[in-house]
Parts: sequence; C-alpha cells; structure tokens
Amino acid sequence: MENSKLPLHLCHVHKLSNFINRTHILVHSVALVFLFSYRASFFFQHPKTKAGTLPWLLVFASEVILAFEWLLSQSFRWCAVSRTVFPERLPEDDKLPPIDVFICTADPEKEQTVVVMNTVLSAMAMDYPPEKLHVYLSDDAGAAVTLNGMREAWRFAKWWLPFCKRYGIKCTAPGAYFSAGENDGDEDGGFGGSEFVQEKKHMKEKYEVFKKRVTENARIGDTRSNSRRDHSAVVEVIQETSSDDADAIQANEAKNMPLLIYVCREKRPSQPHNFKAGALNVLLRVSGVISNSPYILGLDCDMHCNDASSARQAMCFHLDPKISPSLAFVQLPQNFHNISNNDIYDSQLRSALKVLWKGYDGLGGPCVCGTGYYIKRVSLCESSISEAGDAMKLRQCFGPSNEFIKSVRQINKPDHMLIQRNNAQPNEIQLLASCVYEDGTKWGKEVGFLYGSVVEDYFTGFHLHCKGWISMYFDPKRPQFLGSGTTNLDDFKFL
Ligand SMILES: O=c1ccn([C@@H]2O[C@H](COP(=O)(O)OP(=O)(O)O[C@H]3O[C@H](CO)[C@@H](O)[C@H](O)[C@H]3O)[C@@H](O)[C@H]2O)c(=O)[nH]1
Ligand SMILES: [Mn+2]
Repeated sequence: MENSKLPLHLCHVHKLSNFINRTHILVHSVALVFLFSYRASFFFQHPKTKAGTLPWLLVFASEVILAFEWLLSQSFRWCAVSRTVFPERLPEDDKLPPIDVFICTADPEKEQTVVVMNTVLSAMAMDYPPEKLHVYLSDDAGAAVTLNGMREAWRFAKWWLPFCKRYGIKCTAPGAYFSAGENDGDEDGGFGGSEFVQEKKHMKEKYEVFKKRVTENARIGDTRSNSRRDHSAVVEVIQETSSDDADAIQANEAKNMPLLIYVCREKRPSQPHNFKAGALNVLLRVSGVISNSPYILGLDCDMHCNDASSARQAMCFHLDPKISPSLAFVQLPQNFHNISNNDIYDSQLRSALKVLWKGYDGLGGPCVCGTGYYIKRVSLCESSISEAGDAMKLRQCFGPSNEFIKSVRQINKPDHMLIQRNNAQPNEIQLLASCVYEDGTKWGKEVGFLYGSVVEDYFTGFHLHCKGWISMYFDPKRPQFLGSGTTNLDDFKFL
C-alpha cells in the first residue's frame, strides 16, 4: 500500500554540468558577436585599404554556417538529466502489462544463427511473468536454418529459463553468460554452492549440444537460401515437438514459458520490402492478432539482454500515471561487448550516448535508436480516426484485415492491459504477412514504423515527437542490452 505512494522513478538534473555548459554557451556566443562585428566592419572600410572581397565573403559565409550548426547542437547541452528507477515499487506481477518482444534478423550468413538465438533466449529468460511475454523473431531471409534454430532454442529454453529463474541470473544470454569469468559471482546472482556449480556445468553441456545442433544445421545448408527475396509467408508458433524423455520431463516447465513465434513475411521482387521498417510493421500486425500486448521491446538480432530486470525497470516509466498518457517509449543506450581498448572511431558512441542523449532527455526525450526501446503499441497504431470511425476509413488506414482492426480498437480501450493471447486464424495471419497487404494503406506513412529512410528508427522517433508524444532516455549502471559494435573503419563508414 505504502509503495503506491512512492515514485517509481526519479529525475536528476545535472546542475553543475548544465551551469558550466550554459556559461560556455554564453562566452562562445559573445565571442561570435565580436567575430561577426569584425567581419561586418569590413564593408565599412575605405576601398583602398580593403583586402579581396570574395575571400572575405567566403570566410564570413563559412563562419556563419559553422556558428549556426554550433547553435543548433547547444540544445543538447542545455538541460542534461539522468534517471533512477525503483522496480521494487511496481505493482504485483498480475498487474504488470504484457510485452511483445520484436527481434529482427535478415541474413543467416552475416548474422550467425547461434548469436540470433542467444538474443531470443535472453529475451525469453527475462525476469517478467512468462505468460505476459511473447517473443517474435522476424526472419527476412526466410531461412530454414533460422526456423530450425528457433525450434532448438525452444528445447534449450526449457532448461535455460528455469536455471536463470532459480539462480537469479542477470545476463540471460547463455553464450555471454558462459564466456564470462568463472568466478564472476555477480553474474551468478550471488550463488556459489556445489549444487549450483553442478547445475551450471550441466547447463553448459546442454548449451554446447544446442550450439552444435544449430551450427550443424547451418552447415548442412539452406535449400531455400536462393529465395531470400522471393518467398511466401511462414508464421509458426514454436511448440513441443520433441519425443526426447529428458525433454518430456522438462515439458512441464514449458507451461511457464513465454510464447515464441517465428515470422517470415512474404517477399516478392516486384514489391518493395522496405527493409527493417517493413519487417517491424509485419510484426506489429501479426502480433496484433496473436498477443496484442500494449508494450513492445524492439531488439536487433545481435543485441542480447544483459540485465534480466530490464522490462521491470522500463515499466517504472510506463506505469507512472503522471507521464504514462503522453509517454511513447523508453530508450536505453546501445552498449557493446566487443569494443577494443584502442577505440579510435568511438565505436561505443560515447559522445552521443553519454553526453548528448542525456541533454536530449531533458528536452522532451530522445528519438528511437533502433534497438533497446520499450514502445507503447498505441503510439505506433494510433490514427486520427476515432474508435467509432467508420469501418471503411479504418480499412483505408490499417488495411483489409478485420481481425487487425479489432486489435487496434482493443488497444485504445482502458482495460487493454489485461487482454490475453488470442487464437488467430492461420489465413488471417498469412494475409497480414503478405507483401501486398499495405498497398493503398497508411502503413509506413502514418501508421507503424516509417518508410523512406534507411534510419527508420530516428525518422519514426521524430514523427512521434511531432505528434506530441514524449520519450525517456534511461542509462543505468549495468548495461541492459549488449550488442556487437563496429570495430574497423570499413564497418564504421557504413554505419
Ligand atoms: O531488410 C532488413 C534489414 C535489416 N534488418 C535487421 O535490422 C537490424 C539492424 O540492421 P543492421 O544491418 O545491423 O544495421 P546497423 O547499422 O547495425 O543498425 C543500426 O541502425 C539501424 C538504422 O538506423 C537501426 O535500425 C539499428 O537498430 C541500429 O543498430 C538487424 O537485426 C537486421 O537483421 C531486417 O530485419 N531487415
Ligand atoms: Mn547492427
């Protein structure tokens, strides 16, 4: 009872650094005024003493451009803030809202299936009520190796999830967990007894078997790999398939597992696929008719959960009644596990994520940065058409699926938090994942993730802010997600 009166999160204004930054802005601005008046005085000089006009004008113009650019970037330094959360003050588990996790993969050759499955497993093993967690993997390549990997991941999850839960494992990606230092007590949730050591060893063996099976599948080859740009939709809810005795014993645990869904959208060479934004919009629709959770966690396939309590921490913002109605998303920084000691290209994006984005947060919040964000479904699926709007207009906006339109109406209702999984019709799902579904609709323009830019994340974030939504940036001490960053100039150039 008492908890409900205490705040779920606090915002700290960086007073000293804001003071220093503002003083610097003032001094710099005064210097600019002197510089510009010096340049302007040139035009009042006697023609005989004047230097060449053209070079003078060019220098002046470049200074004006640079000063303008500098001025725009000062907004980041005006009001830096940071945040603390209190997940222990959240309501009981049965009152927490469901979450859909969206993971995207596009190329099984560049994005190793074992790495992708580590991301999937790490999301499934988060410390959140399993019946409220639904993990969707979008496979743009439609690769058999990825679908097989999902089935293997499901089998391994039956062992991995109870292990993580029992011992409070923080890094829920098995690969990263087992490669961390043997004596890293923090990673082991403080356990160290012989029973734990024994079980950890057993789990490691299971993980090695899982890895072997996934990589063997990859080596056997994917017969469908030639049809990466030309394939039909496949949506599969991963379920019990094994007849293995040991697995069957664990099957009981499966009742307490999140839903795991493989989604491969239809792709045809004649239809634009709109890259990652296109994949995310298919996930939005397919998940809409299956779980329709009010919140979505977006992850790149190489970005695993490094803190099992991540979803609970994000909910400290989303469940705050004061900000919740206008809060579209909580963005966490992109942290990387493979940064070299000589990070000469700033691959860890330190200037952006440790300095600028905190300033961004003080001014209404950052934009979406592609991965590691908890976004409210309604912010992506809202339309100007009210719930009572006529069916024809809703179809023009969201496409022809009545089931999906029904799901959009549901998320606008106040009791949406309690909605449970639906039994969607397979042909409705095929329709939603088809490549022509969006023709003539507002998908990618007004609804969902926006098309027309390679940085769909920034574009979508800006668009949400333009519509009046706010966002939060949360940079906790322990990185909540870890991915692989660029480590050489070639990769960096194409960022
Ligand atoms: O057609 C596509 C292309 C990419 N992806 C997935 O999108 C993610 C990001 O793509 P990647 O090629 O790794 O791009 P990066 O430049 O590393 O990504 C950064 O920049 C992107 C665009 O701003 C953001 O979407 C990412 O989250 C951000 O990490 C990966 O999981 C891909 O599998 C798809 O699903 N379909
Ligand atoms: Mn990437």
